[in-house]
Amino acid sequence: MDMRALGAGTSAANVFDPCDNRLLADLNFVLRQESNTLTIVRDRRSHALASAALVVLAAPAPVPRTRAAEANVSAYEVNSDDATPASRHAVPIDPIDVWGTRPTKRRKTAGWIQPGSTSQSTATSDVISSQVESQATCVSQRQKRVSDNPSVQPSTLDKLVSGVWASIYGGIKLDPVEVIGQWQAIESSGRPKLLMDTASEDFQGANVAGMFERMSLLTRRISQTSRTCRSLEVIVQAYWMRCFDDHVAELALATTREKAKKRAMSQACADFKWSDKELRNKMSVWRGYYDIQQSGGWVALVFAGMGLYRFCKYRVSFNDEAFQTLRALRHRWEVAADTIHPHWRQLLRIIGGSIERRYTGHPHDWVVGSPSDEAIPLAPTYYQWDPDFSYTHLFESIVDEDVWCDFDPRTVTTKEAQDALKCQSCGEHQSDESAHNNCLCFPNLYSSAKAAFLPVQVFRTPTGKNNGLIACMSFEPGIAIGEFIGEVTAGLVNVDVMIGQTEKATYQISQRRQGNHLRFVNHSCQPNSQYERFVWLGKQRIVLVSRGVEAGNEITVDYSDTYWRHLDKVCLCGKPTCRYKERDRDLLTPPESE
Ligand SMILES: C[S@@+](CC[C@H](N)C(=O)[O-])C[C@H]1O[C@@H](n2cnc3c(N)ncnc32)[C@H](O)[C@@H]1O
Repeated sequence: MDMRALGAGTSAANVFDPCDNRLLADLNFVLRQESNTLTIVRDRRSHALASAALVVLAAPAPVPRTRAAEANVSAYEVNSDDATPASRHAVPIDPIDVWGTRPTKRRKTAGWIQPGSTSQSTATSDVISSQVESQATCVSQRQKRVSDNPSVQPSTLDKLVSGVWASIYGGIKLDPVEVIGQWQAIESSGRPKLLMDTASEDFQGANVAGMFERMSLLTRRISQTSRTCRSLEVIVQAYWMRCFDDHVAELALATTREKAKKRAMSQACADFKWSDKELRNKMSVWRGYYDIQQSGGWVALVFAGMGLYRFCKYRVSFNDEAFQTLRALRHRWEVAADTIHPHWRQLLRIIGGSIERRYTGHPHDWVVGSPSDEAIPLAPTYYQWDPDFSYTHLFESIVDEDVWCDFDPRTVTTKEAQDALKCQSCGEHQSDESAHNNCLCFPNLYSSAKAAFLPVQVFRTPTGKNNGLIACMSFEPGIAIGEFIGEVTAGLVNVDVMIGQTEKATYQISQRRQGNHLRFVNHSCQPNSQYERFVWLGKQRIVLVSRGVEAGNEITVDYSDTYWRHLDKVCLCGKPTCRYKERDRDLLTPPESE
């Protein structure tokens, strides 16, 4: 049987464990369920009970519409000898095994990813206050409660690190061309480019709503521009420190180091027209920028948000451990930044730096690993099971027309036509258009502010599970980690598939060769997420919902007893409460010879 795509093997890989690593553990923030800030949409336990299940099938799923599914069966049977153990003895699971005994978490109505901070910073520098504005589309604007326990307050390092992730995943656009375009337009017409462009249409006659829309766009654009300028500023300031050091070193060839430094300082005071004290103050912050660049790379500096200035100014967390943390995150940040913001390195042109991207393609084409290692390409991590392995990343599921013709089996039938657009969970109207959508059940997945990429990465597990999915930022309980996306089909056997069921049809979602990041989620007997069924615009979706995932932790789900029941594979979840410990002991013990 062919499990080469989904069922990864269990070859041990002795690599860095982001979950166990002490440095990264520092990045984890204590998650508290702040019930006073939660708004319950509805207790959806009843939906969860009927949710979909990740299964290995023993028999073809029912109701394929054509005979094409039978062809699939044959194809899988042909390959049956190549199977990894995980796909044997397949039985569909009873979803109640998965969710029946656990409380359903409450869902917030707004906000999703948490920058990791549990407290609201009270003193914020004016210099950097504008940096966060452009993150507003994706990062929660909810008020955070200050913790009663100061020991759980995030450190300035925590804030710096989460700020970098928030910037990378928060939808900012760092584009120097944009800066130039705006100011050239102001110079030539007295108006920013955006207003100038709209003026050529019907700007003069715009109504209040139209004006609001345009000003929102302009404000967003200017905030982005200002954010880009801020990145350029810290790049040149950090680089200036390097040039200063080089200059002092050169001068010191002819005199003492002390005198050389003094001379370089007075030269700089004259250039900047600052007093010695002023310059020293600035230099202590710029030195911090330089140190961050040296350990975390330019990516840390360019994407650092508000936390950067505080980190360097107050130096509370300024120690070797902090710099080791930044070193450990450097490749992970570069994977995310290079793939999500392909042009960010252009900013380095200002100091003549290299603009060559290290990582191309989709963020999940790369598997991150140990701190000293660069990320490795995804495909080779499956070659031992499938030398031709490839994976296509989808944003939307595709329906297998050979099986379903032009019918989408996820379609949910409703009595009234207008009910199709009413959320079955919150009762609000759903629409892909922001002006008409009132359903905020999973705003990061289904709204106009939906995220292009969620803050998760594929990582190399050290415990023999091959790859897994790691959270770059914390996901509060009830927040979606993604929709299970893949090929909507039926009739597959002996491969891992998600089973979905509506009144009309039972279907499978296969992530064998195409799908999204949920394909990399491993099983745990103590999981931090669960699958739930949700209907968006009349179509059933299977959503992975957080039960409280902390930054730097592996995202796991319970595959259920039925999944494991007939599997001759050892559960490597490593939890003290692992349900399969006893069974696995038997599996690992060779039978006594008579
Ligand atoms: C949906 S895939 C998860 C991602 C997979 N680890 C990979 O590298 O592609 C499911 C497969 O992962 C492996 N796996 C997941 N959780 C596991 C666990 N707790 N113990 C052992 N293997 C596990 C099994 O090989 C299983 O068939």
